[in-house]
Amino acid sequence: MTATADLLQVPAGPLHDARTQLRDATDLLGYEEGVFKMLATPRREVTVSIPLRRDDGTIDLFTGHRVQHNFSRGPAKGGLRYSPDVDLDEVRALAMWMTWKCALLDVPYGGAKGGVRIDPRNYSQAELERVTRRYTSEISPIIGPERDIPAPDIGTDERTMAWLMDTYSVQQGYTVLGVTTGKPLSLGGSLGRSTATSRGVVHVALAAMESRGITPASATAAVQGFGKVGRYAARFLAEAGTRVTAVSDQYGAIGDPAGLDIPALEDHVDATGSVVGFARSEPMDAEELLFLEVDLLVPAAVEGVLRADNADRVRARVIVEGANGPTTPEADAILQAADRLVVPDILANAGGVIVSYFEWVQAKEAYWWSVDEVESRLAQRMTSAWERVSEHALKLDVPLRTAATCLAVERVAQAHLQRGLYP
Ligand SMILES: NC(=O)C1=CN([C@@H]2O[C@H](COP(=O)(O)OP(=O)(O)OC[C@H]3O[C@@H](n4cnc5c(N)ncnc54)[C@H](OP(=O)(O)O)[C@@H]3O)[C@@H](O)[C@H]2O)C=CC1
Ligand SMILES: O=C(O)CCC(=O)C(=O)O
Repeated sequence: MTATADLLQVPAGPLHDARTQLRDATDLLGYEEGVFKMLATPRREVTVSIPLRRDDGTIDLFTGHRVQHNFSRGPAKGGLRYSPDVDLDEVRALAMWMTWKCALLDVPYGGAKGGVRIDPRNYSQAELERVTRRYTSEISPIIGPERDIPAPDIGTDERTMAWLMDTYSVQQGYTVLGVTTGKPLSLGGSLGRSTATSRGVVHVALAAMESRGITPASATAAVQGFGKVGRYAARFLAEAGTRVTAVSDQYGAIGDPAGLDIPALEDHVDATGSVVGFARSEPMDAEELLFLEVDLLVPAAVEGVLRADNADRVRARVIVEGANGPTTPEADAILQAADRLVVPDILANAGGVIVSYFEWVQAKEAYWWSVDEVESRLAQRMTSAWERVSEHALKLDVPLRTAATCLAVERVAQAHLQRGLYP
């Protein structure tokens, strides 16, 4: 029998953080021990070996995972990550957060996540295609439009999803658009998906700033990460009139107290592959970006960047989690004591899975929505989720993360109860 203590005694890292957050929620909800154990443990995990014949003829071997945390409310759903830092515990945590995100936003899915331990920057497109096809073949018995639907995450993109969809479809003998989301528009992708996570981040960032009396036009912001989430978050914040004074990527950080010219910066990144070296900016220390005196901080890169050892240095009044798991529970407590408002990942970055859901629905209907339709439904869902979570936080007198996790966990537990999976 699994002991609760064992589930909480995993090494420091995302899984420890996710289980600690779950434990806080199940305690507050007054759930019995068994409910915590059930929800702390993934329903299914697959680990695969992926051999790759490199372009130079040598052979490399990678490890990949797909973790399906929960199916109680529908098929599992969640991104696929290519990163040298991928490990099974990280994927387990990310899968659990997907379950809460889908439940909180009431999209009819459980949670999953996948990962391959590879640095995609070191491989050609042809090599990445072979890795994706082999990984897809290996996990194909457990994915599908009614089972588990991958989408892009760190290091993957719409091209990866096209290869995944094609590999799965070839095995089935017909085109299965609904097996993934975040696909290219020409292959059943949805208008608005590529920018959806960032749009959602900015919807809640503006609402959160308003709740603290900060207007977008008077605000300053720093964004960590300039990939699929950070880049468009910076763009939409700038379009809302906010001065984005610093951004970063894996290569470093840049800043300009007067506000970076985001369209020009995007051109620079397209041309060079990094924010570093942008002419109209000063280089800065990448970690220092987290501690700038700004109104809004958007961590949009990786987990665990705000921790016990640095959270007391954060000066941003509002932190909106574009990334999954950027704040550890210890950092949460420090930020709460310092009256920083933290909008949790499962709310803040849910725009991506919302529009993934719209993409899946469109594939089922074989009927495509306009970008206005997609974006107005996205805005409506994000705004009402923000209102529900902030009201619940006020009612319970708890931080937004606790309120959001309680709402989500309650929904998932209810689904289990109603299905009769536990008495
Ligand atoms: N894509 C989506 O729809 C969603 C993504 N998320 C989450 O958002 C986060 C970012 O994902 P996404 O934008 O898709 O991924 P991308 O791979 O597109 O971008 C990641 C960005 O983070 C940068 N980065 C990576 N490591 C570091 C680091 N240690 N310090 C600073 N920057 C770093 C990368 O730098 P470089 O450009 O140099 O590689 C890149 O700019 C992840 O936590 C992901 O799980 C959440 C919901 C949906
Ligand atoms: O779009 C999706 O299905 C999942 C996106 C994702 O991985 C996430 O929200 O963390």
